[in-house]
Amino acid sequence: MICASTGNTSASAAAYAARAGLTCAVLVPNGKIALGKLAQALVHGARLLQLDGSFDDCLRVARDLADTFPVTLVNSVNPFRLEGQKTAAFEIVEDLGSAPDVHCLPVGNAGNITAYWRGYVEEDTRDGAGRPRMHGFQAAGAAPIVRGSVVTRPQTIATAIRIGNPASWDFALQARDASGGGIDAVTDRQILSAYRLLAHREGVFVEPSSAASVAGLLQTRAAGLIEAGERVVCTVTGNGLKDPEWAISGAAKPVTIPATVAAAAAALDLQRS
Ligand SMILES: N[C@@H](CCOP(=O)(O)O)C(=O)O
Repeated sequence: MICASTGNTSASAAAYAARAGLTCAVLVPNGKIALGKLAQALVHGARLLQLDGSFDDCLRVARDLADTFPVTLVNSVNPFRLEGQKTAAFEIVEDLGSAPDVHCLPVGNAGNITAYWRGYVEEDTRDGAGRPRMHGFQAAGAAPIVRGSVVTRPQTIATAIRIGNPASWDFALQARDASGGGIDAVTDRQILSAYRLLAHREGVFVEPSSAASVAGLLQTRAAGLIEAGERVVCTVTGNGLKDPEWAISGAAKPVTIPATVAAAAAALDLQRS
């Protein structure tokens, strides 16, 4: 099997391939993948090729290889991928008892927004679970759907969604329009601020790309498009340990002290009661 990836798809593909005893080839943009994600693909034994180009170049090459050689492409252009991914919406409905009012999520290759919407529609058709307004968020420097044109050199700290020509572009527009939602851009500054908010206030450590959903939620609420009391689900797509660079660079330097109670108490500003 083969995939193009900004990191997360390759990590999953490599793990499942290992379990199934399959060979997995991974095409990634050279120097643009967070270390934790590369580590996952490598530890599961994937054949890793770094291409001098963007994710979009990787996907183009992977598609051509899958058309020409006996390899299966497992990106979200594979209909079975979307069928599997849509079941995440079933799980949300099962947990909440019905669909949320709003679902916010990051948009890179646009597989997630496509798959979740499909899942909600199916669940609603089957059981009348309701349908959320789908709000997708691209990084401002990698926002082809928001701009309405391909971005040839996408730029953002949110490496997982650094994509200039999403494969499921049309499906994403359908999800937006049919659900009465939106697809908007958030800046890297907003993403980092939501990233810190999630870590500091919620105890949830995500990778920066994932925080695009929460940054977008805050922006959409501030714009008056979400009412107080509405039930909102945010998808956060990756664990923070996969891309820890921003956690470390943004944090205070650790303090080094002698190994004594007095030094520790002083460093922590503790007073005897
Ligand atoms: N962010 C994705 C990009 C590939 O998307 P896919 O949904 O088509 O596999 C990644 O993790 O690689």
